[in-house]
Amino acid sequence: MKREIVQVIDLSVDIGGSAVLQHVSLVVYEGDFLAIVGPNGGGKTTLLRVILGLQKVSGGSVKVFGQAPATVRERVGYVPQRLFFDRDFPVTVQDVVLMGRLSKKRMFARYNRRDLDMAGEVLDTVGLLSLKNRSVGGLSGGELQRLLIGRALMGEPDLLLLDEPTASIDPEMKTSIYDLLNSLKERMTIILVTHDTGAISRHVSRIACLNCSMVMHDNAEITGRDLQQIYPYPVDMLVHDDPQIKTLKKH
Ligand SMILES: Nc1ncnc2c1ncn2[C@@H]1O[C@H](COP(=O)(O)OP(=O)(O)OP(=O)(O)O)[C@@H](O)[C@H]1O
Repeated sequence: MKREIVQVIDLSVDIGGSAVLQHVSLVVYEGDFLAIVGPNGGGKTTLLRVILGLQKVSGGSVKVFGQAPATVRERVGYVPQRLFFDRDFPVTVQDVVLMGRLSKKRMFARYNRRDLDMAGEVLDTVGLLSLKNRSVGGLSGGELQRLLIGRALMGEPDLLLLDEPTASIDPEMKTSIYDLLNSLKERMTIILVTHDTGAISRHVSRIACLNCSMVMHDNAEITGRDLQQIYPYPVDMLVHDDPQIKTLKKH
């Protein structure tokens, strides 16, 4: 039987007196590649923050690797939705990826040979090795996302959380990010928050629709009616070459 990596039971979260999540239950198993979709403000980022142990809960229970989330944060890699930084700040691609190693090091310890070797391997994995000395200010949106994934990989996570890694990037770059995640899913469990309803069912193993409460789709198939219930705008059904694969498009 597969190990439970994340177990959420009857979770509720209130923020500023508003119910952001209500009675959400979810189990993520070892090796899952789960997509969480849902409308803006539906609570997707909040759920990731709960799994990271950064968000106080109002009810229910959450375990990650069978423990309280905050105690296992070292085993969880996180790729945030946005990175705010000064594009003129002189920091290289390699510098940023090495920052992902800091949680594993003693305070003020310098990077050692192993860290540098690992940075090279990770940059190779995310396709940025040839740009390692480039200033991050010159990267495209897609390259920056790959760099953030690389930074998360430097912590050698067993669980990788990504918050909209394909937002605002072109379709070709989106495909390359999904290809990268597909290659990573052999090594770690992945939870991906996305609005990319047109692409996910080709790549993920399970889909969760979240709009304050949650509906699971264990076979990674969602129908027009499913999304109509959670998205406030009309959606079209797209059927890809494979008759088994159904995805949806926003008008
Ligand atoms: N720190 C906060 N203070 C006040 N309200 C918050 C805070 N964090 C989240 N919220 C509210 O909680 C709700 C859920 O936010 P969340 O960011 O989890 O949604 P989301 O599904 O990730 O949205 P999006 O797709 O737009 O990123 C929103 O209404 C948001 O305004």
